[in-house]
Amino acid sequence: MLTKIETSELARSVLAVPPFALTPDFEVNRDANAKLIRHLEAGGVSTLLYGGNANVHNWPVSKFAEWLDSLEGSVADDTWLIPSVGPDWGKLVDEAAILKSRRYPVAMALPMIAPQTPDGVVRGLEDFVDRSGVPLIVYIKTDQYVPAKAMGRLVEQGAVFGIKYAVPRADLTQDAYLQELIDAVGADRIVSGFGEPPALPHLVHFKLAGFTAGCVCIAPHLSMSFLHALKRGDEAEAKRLLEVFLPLEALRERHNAIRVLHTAVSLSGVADMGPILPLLTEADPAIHGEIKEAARALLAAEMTARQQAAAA
Ligand SMILES: N[C@@H](CC=O)C(=O)O
Repeated sequence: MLTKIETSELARSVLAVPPFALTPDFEVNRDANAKLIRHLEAGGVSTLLYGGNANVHNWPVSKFAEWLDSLEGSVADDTWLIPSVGPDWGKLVDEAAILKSRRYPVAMALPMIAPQTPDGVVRGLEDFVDRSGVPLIVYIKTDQYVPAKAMGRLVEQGAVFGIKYAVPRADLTQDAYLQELIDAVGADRIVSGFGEPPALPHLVHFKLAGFTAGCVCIAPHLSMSFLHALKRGDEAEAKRLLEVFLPLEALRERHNAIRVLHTAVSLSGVADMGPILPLLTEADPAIHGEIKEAARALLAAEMTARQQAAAA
């Protein structure tokens, strides 16, 4: 696991946001998580962010140390592994005490929906970093979650490393808050935060450093090719590559992104994720056929692309 990180790491790899594999009695399934990690690393992904898709919101703090250590023990030496903390202040305090004694260079603060105020969020983030010594990626899902000026100050202080930006807009190229954040901290510290489709306008229009995604867990080589096409300004190739992700993304959008991804990784055959923790439930069995078809088609495209790259 990488223990020292430069800002440029945000652009080096897609930030994969994997589901987390459990045994039927909700224990860590180390082998299945390792299998998914090997698949991602073999496809060229070197950054793994365990957050929303891993249902970290619902993971008990009493098992946070075990969770961290099982992941750290499963990644390659040059993989950047980012655990999530929060979202509420109580979890931030308890998790800061655990992270303090570990080697993770950065953690991500999950977004708090309520009860919170922007100034209260800033206070909580600063408090976490004071307690743990670990700087944060801040996950922003709502407009003005943290005022841009405060974010600039937190970056200058070294408390904030970067931003995962996932505020939905009718037109993603029109976003005054995102522009304020870029002006305050620089586009090189911000990644688009909700999958391959929004990454296209975010990287083309705002020149964000990179993006986080869930479908990358099935098709890492293709998602990395999509990132590279965006970074070199080849919008036509990026649009072509994006097409292959759209059927599974459409199911995720329609039926819940986290639940569908969890089931899709299992049904694709990449690794068996097992059950999903309460307060979530697995995707409805009635749509398993559709998920399986989309997930297997995506995996087949991935393996073909890998073979073509190896032969070239
Ligand atoms: N929610 C996005 C990116 C992760 O945060 C996805 O799952 O594609």
